Amino acid sequence: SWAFARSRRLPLPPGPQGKFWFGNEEILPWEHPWKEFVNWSKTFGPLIYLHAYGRDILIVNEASAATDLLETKSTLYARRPTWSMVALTGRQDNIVFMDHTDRQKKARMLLQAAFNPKAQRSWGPILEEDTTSLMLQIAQSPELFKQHIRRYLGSFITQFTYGTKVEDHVLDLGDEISVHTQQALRPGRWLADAVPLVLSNISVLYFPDWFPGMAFKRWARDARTKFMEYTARPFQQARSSILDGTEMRGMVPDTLNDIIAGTSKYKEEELISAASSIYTAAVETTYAITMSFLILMMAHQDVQERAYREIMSVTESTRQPLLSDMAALPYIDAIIREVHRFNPVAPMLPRSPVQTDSYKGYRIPQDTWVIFNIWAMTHDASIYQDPHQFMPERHLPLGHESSAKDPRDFAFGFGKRICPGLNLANVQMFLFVSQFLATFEIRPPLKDDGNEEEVVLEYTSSFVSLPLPFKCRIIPRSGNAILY
Ligand code: HEM
Repeated sequence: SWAFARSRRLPLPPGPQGKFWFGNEEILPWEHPWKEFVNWSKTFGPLIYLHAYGRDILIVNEASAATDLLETKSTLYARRPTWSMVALTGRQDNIVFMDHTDRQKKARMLLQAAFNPKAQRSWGPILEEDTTSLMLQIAQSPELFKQHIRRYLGSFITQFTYGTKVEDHVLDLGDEISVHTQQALRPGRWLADAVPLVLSNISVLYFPDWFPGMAFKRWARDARTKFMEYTARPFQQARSSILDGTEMRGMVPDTLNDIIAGTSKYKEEELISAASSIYTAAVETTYAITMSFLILMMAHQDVQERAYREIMSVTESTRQPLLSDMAALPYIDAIIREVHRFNPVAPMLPRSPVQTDSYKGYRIPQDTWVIFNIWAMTHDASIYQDPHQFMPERHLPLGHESSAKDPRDFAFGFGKRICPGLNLANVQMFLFVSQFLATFEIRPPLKDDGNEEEVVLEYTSSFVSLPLPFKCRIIPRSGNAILY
């Protein structure tokens, strides 16, 4: 078309000069690339083009460009680029990494139907109860808080996905595949993932194991086998229970009953891949945001105090906060927004245009890895004043002035691939944050001299970014009705 011919003549966006016939491989950052890319913008502006490992790469550091490309041209950018690690670890059936095909769209519809605010009526009360039990577990063994939180997240999501409590073994497997996904998806690694998909399938998969450097092939095979087991096992268990006539509620049983009755628009294999895509996408992200909340509270005692007073003014210390209290707890909501802003848990997300596009006088070649830098957007000083300060108050409406833009408009992605779990994530985060702050104080460990240690806020560089492991003291608030 005319527009297409014209866009082919446009220049590429500015970016670092590559070496003669090589590209920009050497300068690609490995640690917190999202921060380094913000520095690059000082020289090149908000759109930065580079070429590395035979790929066109475009870094987008600006929220308005994300809206223009991912929302206004949502169909053009609905594709996620794929890379060899995805296939090597068996994740090509995971809806997070699939192209935006009919199958992917149907899987998204299944998830959206299961987790939207209307469906919440069936799982909201269970989540309220689960969260209260979690607080009791943390009170009993605060030193195990991380394990308790992971189990709470994993067992709720699998129960609601498959309709039954799954065995501990399956939850362990879920955690193991999450580690593999995190390793395979380290953002530095995507870019260094030089072998195109088709070639890697032929060459890497068929090299013998003893071939030098093939340790990762064994690693990938193990990752693939475990993912396949995770995909099959809980689904088959749910299926046999349904065939035995057990009453169950959840995404899999609700849909499978219709499939068996011949009244569903979904196929069984679509349901299987939708279901097995949930665990890592849900647990890693919510775990990361929960850990980030805890360390930020430890660093900001004043915020905890203010939140506690707000909660007590509503519950009067007679009960735990519930979903029906959400509207009465604006400061809790402000804390949650600020935690999402301070370190968005999925800081960079990749998309790829299905045909050559033009934007602001530049050409964006078909198949470019367009990397949307969410961290850059939530640290843009023109949107958030003093972006490196943790300040929940910025989200409270002040008289006639409206509050800052909701960072969750960035943190859950955009357009056709926006996170289908966002309602569940928001609800779960509200329950966790409000019940935790109603029940406990979190403080830094004590030094030998009796003073509290300094809190160091450091985050991982992985695809889902969370605080580096930290120690803390979790102290029950006296007079709390649920504990005493
Ligand atoms: C704090 C919690 C969470 C955050 C910050 C988060 C963030 C994101 C982001 C940024 C994306 C990429 C969106 C895009 O490409 O535009 C995404 C995709 C996705 N999320 Fe979440 N998420 C969270 C929780 C969940 C939960 C609880 C579930 C499941 C119930 C879930 C399921 C998914 C799935 C399946 C995708 C892939 C969608 C697709 O590629 O079409 N997420 N999420």
